[in-house]
Amino acid sequence: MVRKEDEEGPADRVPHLPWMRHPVDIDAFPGCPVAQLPRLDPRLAAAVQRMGIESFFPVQEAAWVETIGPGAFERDVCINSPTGSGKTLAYALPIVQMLSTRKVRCLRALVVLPTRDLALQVKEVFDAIAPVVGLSVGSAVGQSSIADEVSNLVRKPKQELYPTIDEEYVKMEPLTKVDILVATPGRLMDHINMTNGFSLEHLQYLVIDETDRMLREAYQSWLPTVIELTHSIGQDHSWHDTDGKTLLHPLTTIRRSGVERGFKGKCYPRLSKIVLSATLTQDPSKLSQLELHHPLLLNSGKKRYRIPTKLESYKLICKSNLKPLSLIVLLQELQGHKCLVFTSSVESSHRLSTLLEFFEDLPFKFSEYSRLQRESTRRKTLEAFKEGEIDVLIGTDRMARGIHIDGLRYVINYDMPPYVKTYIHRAGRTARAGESGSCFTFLRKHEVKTFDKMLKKADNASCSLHSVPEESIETLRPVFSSALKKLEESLESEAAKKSNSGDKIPSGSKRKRTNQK
Ligand SMILES: Nc1ncnc2c1ncn2[C@@H]1O[C@H](COP(=O)(O)OP(=O)(O)OP(=O)(O)O)[C@@H](O)[C@H]1O
Repeated sequence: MVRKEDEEGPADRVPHLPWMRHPVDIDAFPGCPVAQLPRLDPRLAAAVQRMGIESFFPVQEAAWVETIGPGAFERDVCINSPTGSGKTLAYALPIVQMLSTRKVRCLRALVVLPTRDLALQVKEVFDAIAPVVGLSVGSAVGQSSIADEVSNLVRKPKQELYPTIDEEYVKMEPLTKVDILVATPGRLMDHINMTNGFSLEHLQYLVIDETDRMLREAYQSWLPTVIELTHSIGQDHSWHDTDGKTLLHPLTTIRRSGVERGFKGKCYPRLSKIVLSATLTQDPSKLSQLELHHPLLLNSGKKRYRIPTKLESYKLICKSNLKPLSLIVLLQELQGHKCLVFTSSVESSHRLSTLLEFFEDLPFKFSEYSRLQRESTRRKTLEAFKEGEIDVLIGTDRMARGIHIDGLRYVINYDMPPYVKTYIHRAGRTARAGESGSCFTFLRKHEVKTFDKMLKKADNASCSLHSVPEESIETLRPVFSSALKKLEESLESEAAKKSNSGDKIPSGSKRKRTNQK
């Protein structure tokens, strides 16, 4: 059963949680040239400029102002800002700057994301800035074997180097090889449960990106586990000198003292959290799982959701049986630009891409992208799409979250998105970082009203009607009937092969599905 995305409610509903009612307005920050961001470490400024960034976006300036300087990270930070607005650097930069003065290497920042592709994308951003201030970044995403990952993350204890040292010290010697870890929940839990020396003991920053999606899934209780493990920090971090006086262990991470109820006078480190999304939930019961400390909301736009300013939305009304033909005609129109096509299910994606294969001489290269495919196939497909070797990628909402593809101009909702949040994340693959882009949604007549109502929940969501020429559709009709017949035969033969081999992966998905121009 499809789980309801989240509470959506009316667009202008006043949030239940008082701290959500008066957010910091991200739009009040104009953005700022890199060289003018106050207190930015010059090494980081240079690294950011090497990334091709001249000016910081509003969300990056707002997050910086709220996290760096006096009172830095006093409060946990929640960021609700549109897709493609630059949220990754908005948290990466303050964290790297704050850790740039650390003396001992141990795991201090953990960033958790829902998928491997997304985690690797975020790691690239940290990789571009962290090494210049001597910080090391690791990943726990299941891209390599667990053994390889373990050897990249932790080292064996070097007790032989400390023959005379107190056993307590050896116990506290951090074994983690990285300062910052970007992880998916599954692999994170593997390391928490099984990797000797992997410890969250010194964690200072926890980032939860795509928060609403992360909160929808329990992922082996990763969140309560992380929170529990970081709660216990500092329970017994006291050391005693020869006179029995209490000292703090030199490796103890002190974040704050005395700011929280129950913490007064004690040097318990507090874990600072940053949570982000383009569609941040307002549901108190969901947010309570995060155990936020005096949360501060940074919000963009007046309504709960916001569509990027340079995104144009279009709807195409057509009959179900003509949808494939209308899609082909639209793709012909958009030819020459990268395009993502979203369907409602993996089966629907597979059906559609198989059908398109039976239309010869299509002037664009397309490929299926589905969780039923092997990981390696999917990775290659995504690479080919990024490199421009494939023009059109057909897939499901798996492609909708966070993924950034340079030069992606068009998104097509072949099936209507069920929720405004789904629309925002799908459409948000284009019109990123201030670029223009368009999103087309195919609708049946009876869906139009629901769709229009849904879009009203977002700022900047006007949607024009678009139509494709009837005569172009007519020219495709003769091929269509034979293509449909071949499709049914192909699917039947796949089903037969599958039941013979007990194979879960449709054979069609294993084939190289890229057609020729
Ligand atoms: N200040 C900047 N100037 C120019 N480009 C930038 C800047 N900051 C980020 N970018 C680029 O903008 C793109 C989108 O950034 P990012 O992926 O962080 O967006 P996002 O807000 O996290 O989007 P989503 O909600 O979809 O995950 C990236 O390609 C990034 O390199």
